[in-house]
Amino acid sequence: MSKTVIACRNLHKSYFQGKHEVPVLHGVNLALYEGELIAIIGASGSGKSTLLHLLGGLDKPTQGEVLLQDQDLAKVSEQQRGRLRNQFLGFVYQFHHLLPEFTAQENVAMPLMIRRVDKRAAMEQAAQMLGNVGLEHRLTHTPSELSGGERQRAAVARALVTLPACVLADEPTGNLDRHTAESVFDLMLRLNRKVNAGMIMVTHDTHLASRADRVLRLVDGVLTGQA
Ligand SMILES: Nc1ncnc2c1ncn2[C@@H]1O[C@H](COP(=O)(O)OP(=O)(O)OP(=O)(O)O)[C@@H](O)[C@H]1O
Repeated sequence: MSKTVIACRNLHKSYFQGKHEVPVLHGVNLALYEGELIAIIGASGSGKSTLLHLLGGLDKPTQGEVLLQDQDLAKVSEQQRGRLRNQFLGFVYQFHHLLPEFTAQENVAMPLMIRRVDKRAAMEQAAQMLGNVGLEHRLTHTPSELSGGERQRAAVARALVTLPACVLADEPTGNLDRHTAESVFDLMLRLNRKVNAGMIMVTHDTHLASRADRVLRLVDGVLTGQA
């Protein structure tokens, strides 16, 4: 039986605008298994990003729990939550969020250095991971010297360099043309298989979603089985 890397139970989230409650999630249940790729689709505003933020411990649910490697994120300190995030999670966003003043290699090495891997080893592992995403010839380029697709591949390398148990990706291909989106998706799929990371990917692209192990649709604040 595969191990669950991240799960949520009866997850509710409302935003408050003044006294006015805006409910977004109404009891979401989900379990992601090691090495599994789940695609989450749903209409704009249905709460997909909200769900990813809660799963990543970046925001708190109104009710319900998120378990990361069996630890309830609500029951640990802020510091511990940060450590769990750093240890087990990788994030990829629609916009790459690479730091502009650093090279691709330095950007990818950063999550390792935050984990106190020494600089030389971190830079070596970063170069290797950039090789895995086909950017071995772009190590010393800064983000502005990379194409959109290359930047997104560097962002994927940065998310995976720590060999996280789970990658949370919010429209990782949303900003790319069809061909580049397809190749970034292929790459994520390949790395997902290679490092056995579980992945949850929010996407508007139903064609790409159909290549995931499971496709879930967020409708009226709950996840439904099939698209
Ligand atoms: N910080 C916030 N305060 C108040 N309302 C918010 C906040 N963040 C999101 N919302 C609202 O919650 C709902 C869900 O937003 P969310 O970004 O999770 O949707 P989404 O499915 O990811 O949308 P999209 O596909 O357009 O990115 C929206 O109606 C949005 O306006």
